Amino acid sequence: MTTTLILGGARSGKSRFAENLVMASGLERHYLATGRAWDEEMRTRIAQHKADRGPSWTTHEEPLDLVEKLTAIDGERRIVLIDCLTLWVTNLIMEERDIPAEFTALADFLPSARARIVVVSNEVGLGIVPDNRMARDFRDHAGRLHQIIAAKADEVYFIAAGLPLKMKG
Ligand SMILES: Nc1nc2c(ncn2[C@@H]2O[C@H](COP(=O)(O)OP(=O)(O)OP(=O)(O)O)[C@@H](O)[C@H]2O)c(=O)[nH]1
Repeated sequence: MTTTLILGGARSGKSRFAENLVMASGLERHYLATGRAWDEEMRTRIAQHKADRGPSWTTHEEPLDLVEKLTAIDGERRIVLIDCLTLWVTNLIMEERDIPAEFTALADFLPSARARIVVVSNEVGLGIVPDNRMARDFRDHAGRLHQIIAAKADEVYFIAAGLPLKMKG
């Protein structure tokens, strides 16, 4: 099935755009969140997102083992929205996972998926060079991952100010 990558900045409208793609697909809707609710503000935001999606979606939460979870969800007539890759990268860094191996596993999974996959990620590489090492490493990992996934994706969009720019497909 097809893979769509959707990139954009914070509050660019990328998640809304991705959700609309899912709603229009007519497939069984699955939401795979990589974010963790680390404080009250995030808990409130997540609860609001869940309420906004409504009961037609099945929600899965997996901060680290993305490919394992995708393999479990995968199936015909399904669509999986992964939101988002940059939070996954953050979690991999924090847990000191083998990042190139994790990226390769995801890139290898996508072309074989039976479900349609929509991947959302933050484009974090456009600002000035961060002054700390960890932020620079994070930005570099995210940029590399986006290139790897974009190469495998059938469609790629960049979202800014709520507007999509189709870059591939
Ligand atoms: N754990 C968990 N996280 C969720 C759930 N629903 C949404 N999220 C998280 O909420 C994040 C998106 O929400 P926001 O932070 O409000 O949006 P944003 O990505 O900054 O802005 P947009 O570009 O407009 O999408 C996603 O990255 C998800 O990880 C859920 O059901 N569970």
